[in-house]
Amino acid sequence: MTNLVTDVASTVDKNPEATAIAYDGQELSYEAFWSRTGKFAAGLDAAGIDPGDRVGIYLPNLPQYVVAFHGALRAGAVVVPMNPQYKSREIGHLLSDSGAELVVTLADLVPVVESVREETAVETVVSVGGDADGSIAFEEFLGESEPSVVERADDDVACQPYTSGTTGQPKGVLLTHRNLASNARMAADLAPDGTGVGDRSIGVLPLFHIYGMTVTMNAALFSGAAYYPLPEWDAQTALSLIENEELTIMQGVPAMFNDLVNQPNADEFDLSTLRFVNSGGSSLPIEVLRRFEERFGFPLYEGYGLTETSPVTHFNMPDARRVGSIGHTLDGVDAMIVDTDFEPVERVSEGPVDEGETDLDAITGELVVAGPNVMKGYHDRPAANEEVFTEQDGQRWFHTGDIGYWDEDDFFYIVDREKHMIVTGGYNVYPREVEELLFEHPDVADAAVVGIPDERRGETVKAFVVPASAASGGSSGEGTESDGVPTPDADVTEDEIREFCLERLAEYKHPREVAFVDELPRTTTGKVQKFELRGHEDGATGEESEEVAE
Ligand SMILES: Nc1ncnc2c1ncn2[C@@H]1O[C@H](COP(=O)(O)OP(=O)(O)OP(=O)(O)O)[C@@H](O)[C@H]1O
Repeated sequence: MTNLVTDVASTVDKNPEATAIAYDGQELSYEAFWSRTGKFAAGLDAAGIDPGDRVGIYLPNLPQYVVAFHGALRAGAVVVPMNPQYKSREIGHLLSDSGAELVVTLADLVPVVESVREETAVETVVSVGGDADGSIAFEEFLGESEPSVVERADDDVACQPYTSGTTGQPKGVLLTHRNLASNARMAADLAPDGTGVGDRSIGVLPLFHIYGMTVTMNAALFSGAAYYPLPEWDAQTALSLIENEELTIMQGVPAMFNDLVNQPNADEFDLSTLRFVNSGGSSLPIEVLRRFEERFGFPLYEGYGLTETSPVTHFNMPDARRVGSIGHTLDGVDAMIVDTDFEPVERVSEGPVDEGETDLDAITGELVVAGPNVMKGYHDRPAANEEVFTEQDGQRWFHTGDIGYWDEDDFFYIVDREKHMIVTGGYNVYPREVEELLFEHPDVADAAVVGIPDERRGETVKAFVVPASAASGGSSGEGTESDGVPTPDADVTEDEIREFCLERLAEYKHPREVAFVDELPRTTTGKVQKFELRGHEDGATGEESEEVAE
């Protein structure tokens, strides 16, 4: 049996006194955590939640999230994680699509649930952080008894996170007990000598997203480490927490590492206890990695995955890392780069290739993966399921929608998401290549590239740039260097950025348009909301757009 609940139960048996969750100066031992999950499961039972029923968790990263998540699994229910930034329209879709009968949320968010309740199957609302009309307070909801773990088959659904819907309505991803358990185990193995008792892991990644859920929370609880949730990302809070609590593990998204690099006082914190730091969720610009490692003096590893793969499929292991690559496939996972006929694309001898000098169409294809962490399918979406799976030689291959290549040393490289590709005047441009270059400019702190409509070329490449002077909160005129940290040039112009790219890229790839912005619109999981940037072009806002923000 491959089951996260029984795995965590055995960790509890082995380390009852170790800290499971630490938050706001309070610690919950494994024994106390487990007891609370039992009480939450008893509360579900009393509320009429049966195995297989959906339970929504609409909370920021808090200890109650962790208890509700594992308590629901213990009761055999299916967790539907929901972004606490979502408003009525988005929550209404998730609740009605999933059929959730119970929701755990912040007292402040109860009115959001109430506003859509009629169109959903929600019968019970449990509130955290105060009382709210129409809800039961979390502590009151907890039952007295501690039911044993409800048996579930490996292939039963355990969790139903939603995609962020960058290409339409968010889809529910059916992750089984096997999916959750196998990826928590794989993720726990990534750190040198594995994650274990004594490790302290910072929970800056949102728990409603699979990356924070599996790689931080579940990997920690699977292995006896302590999990330190933070309800929202703030670089200064994270730096203080790492120093004060002597944290050992950090998982983040590239935007967080970029943010840390741009903190003027980052060197004042002692981060020497961190032994394993890794990035995932979106591509890590090589320049951000370089700046991070130079500034902090320890390696930043990169992994890759999707919600549909629970998530990790590839990782640059500490003993086998190649910068610019997403690494090797994890043990037990299979991956290929295939062409449109599902034939494997020939590998390059050694990556990464110089994308400017290479005919990318000749070496790239779609990344497909198979293994115990690949989802059962999308909830109620037969057409989407048809599209994303290919059965071949007894394997069920999942199409990631990412364009990449592989090399003879088994390293994989992501060029970009297929749907982000810009077609300009008949040429294909992968935004990531242009973004990587923009990060090399000393006065660029953050950058994103999109295609905007153009009558003549179909699309034109446009760059949105956060100047370094804006990110560091000050300007200094001429770019200079002080204490090893470059001081940004506040007078950098759009023309200079355009010229910089034109000198280094084929003419058709360079951004014909450059716009300076104070910050990029990002999802809570750090992805740039490219539809928002494209929306700026025709005056539409993200809300008016067809697409739903994460
Ligand atoms: N290391 C990485 N390098 C490049 N891209 C990455 C990396 N890690 C994740 N990604 C990107 O993130 C995608 C998975 O993101 P996720 O599962 O969070 O979906 P989403 O973007 O939130 O939602 P949707 O599928 O609706 O767009 C991958 O397909 C890939 O494009």
